[in-house]
Amino acid sequence: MPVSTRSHTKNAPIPQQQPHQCLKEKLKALTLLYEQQNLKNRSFNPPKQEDNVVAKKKKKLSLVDENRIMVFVRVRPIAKKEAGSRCCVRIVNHCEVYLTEFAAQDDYLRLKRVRGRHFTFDACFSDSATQQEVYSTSTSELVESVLQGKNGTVFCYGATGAGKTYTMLGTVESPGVMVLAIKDLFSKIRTRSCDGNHVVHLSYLEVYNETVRDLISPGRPLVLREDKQGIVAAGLTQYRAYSTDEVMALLQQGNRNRTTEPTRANETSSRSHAVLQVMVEYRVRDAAMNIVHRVGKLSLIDLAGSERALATDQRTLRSLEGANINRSLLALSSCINALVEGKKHIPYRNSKLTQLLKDSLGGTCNTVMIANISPSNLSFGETQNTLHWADRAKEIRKKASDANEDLLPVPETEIDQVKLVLELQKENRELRMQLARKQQQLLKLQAQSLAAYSSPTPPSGSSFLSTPPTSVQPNEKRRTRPSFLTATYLTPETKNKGDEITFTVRTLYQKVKTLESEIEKMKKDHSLQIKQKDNIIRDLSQKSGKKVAAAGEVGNRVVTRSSIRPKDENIGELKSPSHRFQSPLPKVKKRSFWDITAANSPSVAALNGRKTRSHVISEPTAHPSMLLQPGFARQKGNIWK
Ligand SMILES: Nc1ncnc2c1ncn2[C@@H]1O[C@H](COP(=O)(O)OP(=O)(O)OP(=O)(O)O)[C@@H](O)[C@H]1O
Repeated sequence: MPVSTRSHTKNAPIPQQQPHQCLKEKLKALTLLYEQQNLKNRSFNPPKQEDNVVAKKKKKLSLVDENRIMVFVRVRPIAKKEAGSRCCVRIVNHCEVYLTEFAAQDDYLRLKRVRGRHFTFDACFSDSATQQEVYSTSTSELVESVLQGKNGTVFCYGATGAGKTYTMLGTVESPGVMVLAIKDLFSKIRTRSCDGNHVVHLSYLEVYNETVRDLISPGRPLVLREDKQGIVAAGLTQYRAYSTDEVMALLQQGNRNRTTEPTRANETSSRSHAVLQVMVEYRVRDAAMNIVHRVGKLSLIDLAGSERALATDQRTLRSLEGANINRSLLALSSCINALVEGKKHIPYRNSKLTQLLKDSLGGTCNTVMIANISPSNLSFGETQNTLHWADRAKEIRKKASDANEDLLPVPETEIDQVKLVLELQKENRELRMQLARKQQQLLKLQAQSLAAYSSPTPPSGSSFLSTPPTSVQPNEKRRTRPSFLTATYLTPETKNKGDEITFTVRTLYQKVKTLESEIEKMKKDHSLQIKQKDNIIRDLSQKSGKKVAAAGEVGNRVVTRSSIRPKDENIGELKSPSHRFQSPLPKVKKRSFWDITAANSPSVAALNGRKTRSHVISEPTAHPSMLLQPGFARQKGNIWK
């Protein structure tokens, strides 16, 4: 590690840059040496064509190194409360970061002392890197491999407030890795939906104070178990998801249930580790009709922040949370150490977090670690710690990942079904073609008939239709048009059919005529009855005198039969077809329907004649629904008494 002391800096012309220059020169010399060696080796053993192909393939597979964890670093922008502090992190190039250790402000003797260390990762993101940039560099390939039946894990590691949740979840305006990965997954599934069936299941859990909880439907703590698929939380709800929006809604719901608390270091500090798991099942038939079944699992993990006790609150619950978070992260570091050192026993069981990460760290899973750091020298200790563990994690060698693929032979009965389906599909195709041909023929016929109908001299065979009755004219015209044309213009085979139709039309025409005469007769009867009634009314009004006489303007007013109906009980005999609409007696004040239905009720007086719908319903005399029908009370005859 380059260390520059005061004595050292005295002689140097540019004190702060010299150690780097020395390093650079050494690096250049080493690179030159390495290249010379490489050249020698190549000239000795010219590369085989096969090797070239493999190398090309590996290049195509790109960043994701199958045998180790991919490690990325992201620096967040300086926070408001860190304003005025010095920046101790510098992104040297796209995969190198330099951490500077400044001397303490009050250490006057070493004020100008500067120490630093270079760290190299798969990629480094500066504070201006976008969420999309982070996603496409670190995770998009993982999503692709999950669709091919492999397992993948992305987790963020870093101190509290370093930007883990921002990277994983993000905000509404700039969504993070979880959201972008799910969007990408569904869009990829949509483009591939034609070549197989994809089923997506989803679960979201948190590890809080060493207990595992379901975030989507919270309930009792869950127990972790190990089975063929790896570590599973027994009883964890698996949701079948059909669209990105649905997943987003579930994610939001889960985040609302997640334990977050304001601490001194971060206002919305995540006090738990959150694990979102997306299982993608894929089924397709190969050429031999076998079912190929692939299952890929993507785990997206937002870890709680590693922290010093002093950095957060000292309250009991907070300190207990902090202790548990630190414990699980310590367990994580011991696992990383054991894996790097190639030990046989890896202490996964030391915490729930490491149990959950067992597949991702030591299994056949493609794993991505994003180390989040703050640029401020106020968080130097945490940043150094994070970079140290990220650097260690880089060295973890893991087993090559295979696709979780099964070949399921198809049972005999299913083969029969498949054959049947294929036959039916063929038949269906043929029938469709036949239908299309028939439709074409029909169109031709229609065109011919239209042409014939518009011709100026219709043939004599259609004479009976030339003067159809006015009331049925449009319909008849429409109905008879094809028959008329069929009879005259179509081939001799269809002529018989045409005659049949002509006969039917004739009978229909006769029926219409009889119906019309009946209607005429009924109309006459009706008007006669009305005349009789009017006469009776006139007589009665003359007799009853004053009111009707006083209303000499009766002639000017609109007088309805109902408004001057006689008292006579015999009125019932004067039933007109509209007898149902008889009105109250002329002396009685004209009442509305509600008055009428209330007339019999004892409580009408109390209600001042006003009646509510509920009141009507409570009437015991008749069924409420009937009471609500206008005319019912009148049929009962109550108001006439
Ligand atoms: N790359 C970034 N760009 C802009 N703002 C960021 C970025 N990273 C983090 N922040 C902001 O910094 C603050 C702390 O970030 P965040 O909550 O993600 O930290 P954390 O590591 O998840 O903390 P904890 O472990 O306590 O939950 C938030 O207000 C967040 O919006």
